[in-house]
Amino acid sequence: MLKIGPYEFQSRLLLGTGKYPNFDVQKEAVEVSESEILTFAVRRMNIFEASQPNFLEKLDLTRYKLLPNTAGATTAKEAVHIAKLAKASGLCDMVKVEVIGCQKTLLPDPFETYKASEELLKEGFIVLPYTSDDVLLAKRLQELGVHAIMPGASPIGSGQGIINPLNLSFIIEQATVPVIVDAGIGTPSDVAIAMELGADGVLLNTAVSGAADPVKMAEAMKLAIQAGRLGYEAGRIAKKRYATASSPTEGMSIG
Ligand SMILES: CC(=O)[C@@H](O)[C@H](O)COP(=O)(O)O
Repeated sequence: MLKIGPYEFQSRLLLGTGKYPNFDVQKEAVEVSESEILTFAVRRMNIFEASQPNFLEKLDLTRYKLLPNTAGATTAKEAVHIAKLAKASGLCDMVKVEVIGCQKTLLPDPFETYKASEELLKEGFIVLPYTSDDVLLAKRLQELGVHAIMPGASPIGSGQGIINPLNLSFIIEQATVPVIVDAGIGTPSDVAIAMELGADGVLLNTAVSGAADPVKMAEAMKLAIQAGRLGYEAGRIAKKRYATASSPTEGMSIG
């Protein structure tokens, strides 16, 4: 079970809702994934205008916990403003803090992310900051009181998978709050690796929405989460430099 702040979830897969070929595919992929937490960019929603088109309109939003994100913000001030808009419109009290520091790499600005998280915690939000895979930043943020850490596997939308498994494992090892690996996932095996490392969950979007068959990929991601988690819980064998026979012949008379 994944626990974030006061909320509990069976699924450890968090899904983004953008960039699907159409809303029917989006709906089917979301359903097949069995995700319980959906994230979306607040700036893309017509949150105060019910008459305007809404890119979540095909989804039965009562079935999901919504995780508005502050995509588009480049300063803490903007992120806080976006989060407050989302809360005021009744969307949710959880927020994914996303403050981009570089438009080319879309890497998050650590200073502004920290400031925004601090402010939003004071405002009573359930705060999930999206960060790079910086081990010390993750530690500082959890000391600040955030409810989960969301280190990136690699740049958003790059599909490069986990670039620095060592840093991720350090973040996981020291974690006192859930670690959700976020961004850059390309394949189910990337998801399985994150989960085998001990991540509490994975958030992804492009790998599913941009797949040739998003619905099939959503299912593959769901299974990868389950397989990776099971593998983690089962405990992997130690790596050895040299071979050890799988079928020992010691004590047996062969001949
Ligand atoms: C939807 C969302 O929150 C993205 O900003 C997120 O980081 C996912 O990234 P990918 O599209 O690389 O999975």
